[in-house]
Amino acid sequence: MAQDELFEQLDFECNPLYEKVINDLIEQRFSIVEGFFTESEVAALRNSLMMAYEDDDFKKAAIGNRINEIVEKSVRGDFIKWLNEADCGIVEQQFFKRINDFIDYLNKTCFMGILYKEFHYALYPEGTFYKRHLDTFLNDDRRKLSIVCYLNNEDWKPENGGELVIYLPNNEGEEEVVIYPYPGRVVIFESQLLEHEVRPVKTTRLSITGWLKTR
Ligand SMILES: O=C(O)CCC(=O)C(=O)O
Ligand SMILES: [Fe+2]
Repeated sequence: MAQDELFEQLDFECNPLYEKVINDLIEQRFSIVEGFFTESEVAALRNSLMMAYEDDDFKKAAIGNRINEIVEKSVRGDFIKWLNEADCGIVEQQFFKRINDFIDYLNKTCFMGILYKEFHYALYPEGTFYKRHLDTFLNDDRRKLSIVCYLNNEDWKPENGGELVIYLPNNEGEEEVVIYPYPGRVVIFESQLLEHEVRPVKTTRLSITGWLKTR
C-alpha cells in the first residue's frame, strides 16, 4: 500500500518536511532543514534570546550533565539559558508547539518513543568554540536526537566562523561535514553516533539547542 494511502486510512497527514528529516536521518544520520520555523518565528526567538542575555539571564555553559557539571573554557565557551516549557514567554511557547508537533510525528511514524526534551538558548561570544564532542554522557544515554536552530542575524556570512562540523564515519575513516549557521537553519542529528564541534566564532553566534530523549 502506498504511504499516503495508509496515512489517509489512519487519518494522518503526511508532512513533507518531517519526512525529509526522517529520510535524511535514516540515510546519513543527520539532516539540515530550512523552513522548519518561519522567518518571523526566528526573528522573535532571536529578540527574545538577546533580551534574556541583556538581562543577565545566561550562565557560562558547562560540560557533563546537569547534576555533574564543570565549567571548562578550553572545551566550550558559550553562554546558555535553559528553557522551561511550563514557564516561558509566548515566543518560546510557539517554539515548543512546533517541536511537540515534530515529536508526535516521530513517535507516530517511527515509534521513536520520545518522552522528554530539553532545550537551551546559546550565545557564543567572539573567540569562543565548542571542541569536538558527543552529546551523550557516560551516565545518561537518553539523548537520542540533537536539534540546533540558528538564530543569527539575517546578514550572517561564512567569514563569521562558528561552523558546525559533523564527523561522519565512513569506510576510509571519516568525513567532515561543514555546516554554516545561517539564520533559520535547523540541524538534527543522532546524539549517540555523531561527534561534532563548533569552530571558533568571529561574530557573536546565536542558537537554540536541544535534545529529544527516551525513557
Ligand atoms: O551550536 C551548534 O552548532 C552545536 C552546539 C553543540 O554541539 C552543543 O551544544 O552540544
Ligand atoms: Fe553538541
